[in-house]
Amino acid sequence: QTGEYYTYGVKTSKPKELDDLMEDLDVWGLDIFLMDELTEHRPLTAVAFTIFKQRDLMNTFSICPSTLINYLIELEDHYQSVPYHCKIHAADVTQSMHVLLNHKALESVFDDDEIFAAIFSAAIHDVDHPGLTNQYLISTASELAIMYNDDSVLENHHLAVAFKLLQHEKRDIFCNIPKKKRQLIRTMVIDMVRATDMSKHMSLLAELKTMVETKKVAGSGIIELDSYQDRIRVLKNMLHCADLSNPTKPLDIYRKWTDRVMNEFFLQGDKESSQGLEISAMCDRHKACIEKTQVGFIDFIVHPLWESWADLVHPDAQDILESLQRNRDWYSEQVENLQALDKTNDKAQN
Ligand SMILES: COc1ccc(C2=NN(C3CCN(C(=O)CN4C(=O)CC(C)(C)CC4=O)CC3)C(=O)[C@@H]3CC=CC[C@H]23)cc1OC
Ligand SMILES: [Mg+2]
Ligand SMILES: [Zn+2]
Repeated sequence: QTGEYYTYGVKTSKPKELDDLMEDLDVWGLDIFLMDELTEHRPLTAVAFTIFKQRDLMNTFSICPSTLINYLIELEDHYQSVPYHCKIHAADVTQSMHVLLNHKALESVFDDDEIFAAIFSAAIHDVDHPGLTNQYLISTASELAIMYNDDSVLENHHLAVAFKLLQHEKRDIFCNIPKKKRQLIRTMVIDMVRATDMSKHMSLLAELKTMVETKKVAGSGIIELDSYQDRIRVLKNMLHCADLSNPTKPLDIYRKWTDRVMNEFFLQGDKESSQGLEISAMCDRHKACIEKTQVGFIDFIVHPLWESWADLVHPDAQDILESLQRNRDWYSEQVENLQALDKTNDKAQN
């Protein structure tokens, strides 16, 4: 039919533009918001399907294309339309993971099972996210907190939903994978998604730093990882880096993510306020300073992580680190401009 193109597993009425955009699938800074538009709001299905195709994962794991499409569409439909933790974020983290797996220092380090597990983990890592934090779900004794005994409540839920969606023969992309291998992949996916819980951030970063200090590098600069623990440690940090990659992207894309995440935090703050709860950090729309928060987020969380990652894969992430520095400087300038503005306003009033 005219206007119905399925090259990337999804319908598009702009095949030329989508072809051009997909040229950037391996590029850090691909415009994932344009991907959402060109795929008629199926960015996750389009990105994940194309990555599976490019990495030949359907052949390797005998996955029939329609089964993969059925699963990805069902998975994408289970992302809630919340401002930040929506299907565009899942597509963004999946595409970012795809680029990180291409680092020279990691060339032919990971096998097909690990690559499949890594891409699958990124795609599912926030499915059915309610736009609320673990702390909020715990403090309000929500169904989910009771179900998961306050332990990585959201992350355990994302995993359970994603694996439950497989339990339909038309969607079971694991059906032709031998049982033992299926269990290994499931174990790696559970480890990786659980590691996206920010409460694990400090211990994950400490492990990464230790790996950097003891890094065994072959002459070619490629990292040598000889135990499951070391291999999964790198993959957990890789997904965590992809999840914390907004501040390392081109500024116009980064600022859209800042608007979305602050909107999601403010909506939670509105709920906390209407429920007479104390408003969580960064969630008070009347008190937050968005620019200052981003400078703090980069200085305390994002830069320390990406600096260690860049050490591990040196020199492959230098341009990512430089982009982060430029963005930090930009937000810091905004803080100074706002402070100057306050001063002139004060003078005008007094
Ligand atoms: C684009 O901006 C953001 C994107 C994602 C996030 C997320 N935040 N968090 C938590 C991170 C830790 N946290 C903090 O408050 C950390 N923090 C600051 O951010 C700045 C500060 C207040 C000056 C000092 C400080 O301690 C709570 C929120 C998540 O858990 C989300 C889910 C998983 C990954 C990251 C994501 C935040 C963004 O901007 C703030
Ligand atoms: Mg998450
Ligand atoms: Zn996420």
